[in-house]
Amino acid sequence: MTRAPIFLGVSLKMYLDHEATLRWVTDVVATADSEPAVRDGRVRVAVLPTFVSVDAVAAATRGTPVAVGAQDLAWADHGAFTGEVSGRDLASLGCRYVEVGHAERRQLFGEDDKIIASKLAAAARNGLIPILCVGEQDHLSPERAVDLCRQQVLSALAEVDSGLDELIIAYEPVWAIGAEQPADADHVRAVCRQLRAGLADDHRTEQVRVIYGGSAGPGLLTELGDAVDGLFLGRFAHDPEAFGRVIGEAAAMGRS
Ligand SMILES: O=C[C@H](O)COP(=O)(O)O
Repeated sequence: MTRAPIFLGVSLKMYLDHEATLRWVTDVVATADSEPAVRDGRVRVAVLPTFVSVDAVAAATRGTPVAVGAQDLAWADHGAFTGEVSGRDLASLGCRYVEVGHAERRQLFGEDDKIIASKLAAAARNGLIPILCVGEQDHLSPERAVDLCRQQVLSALAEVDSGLDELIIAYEPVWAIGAEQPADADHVRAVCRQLRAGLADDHRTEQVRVIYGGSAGPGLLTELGDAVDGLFLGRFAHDPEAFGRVIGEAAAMGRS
C-alpha cells in the first residue's frame, strides 16, 4: 500500500465569509501553483469551504493543482431532505473530497455512528474521497485513543462493501480542536502509526491515509515526520502565508 502523496486539507468551517474565502483561495492557489511538489502531485492540497462557496471555489481552482472538498454531505442523494446537500451535487460541482463525521457535527448537530456510516457510504457511491474524522473526547493514553478511533473507523465503514479507492482518516483528538496547541507529537505519532497499521489489510479500501488535525500549523508536519500522511488544518491556515509554509514543509519531506 503506497503512502504517497502527502495530503494537506484545510477546512474553513464557518470562519470566513464568501468574499474572504475567495480572496484566501486566490492566495492559496498562487502559493500552491508555485510549488513544484504540488504541481507534480507529490503534495496534494484541498480546500473545504462552506457549501455556499463550493461552486465559486471550484471555479477559482479549476485547472490548478488545488482540489475542492465539502465539509459535510447528506446521507441520501435526492428527495425530501430540507436543507441538506447531496454528494451527487457536490461531485457534479467539482468536489473531489468530502469531510465526514467531524467532532463538531457529532457534538453540535447530533450525528452518531449510524449517520456517519450512511454519509460515508454516500460519499463512496458518489465517487468522493471521504476525509473521515475520528478522535477521542478526552486526553487518553495512545493505546486507549487508538481503540476508540479504530471503533469509530470500523463503524463508519459498516455500510461500505468495497469500491472505496481511497480513504483519508483525519485523527483529530477532540481535546486538541480549537486549542492553542496541537496534541503532543509523541501521542500523535503513536496513534497515527497504530491506526494505519490496523487498517492496512482492510479489503474495503485500496488506500488509507492517516493525517492529523487539531490546532495544526507551521512546524508540526516536520515534527511529526513520517508517522503521518499529512495534516488537516483549521484556524492556523487562515493566513495564506502560514499555509504556504506548511506546503513548503510537505514538499521538503520528499515523499514520492
Ligand atoms: O477541521 C479542522 C480541525 O477541526 C482543526 O481545527 P483547528 O485547527 O482550528 O483546531
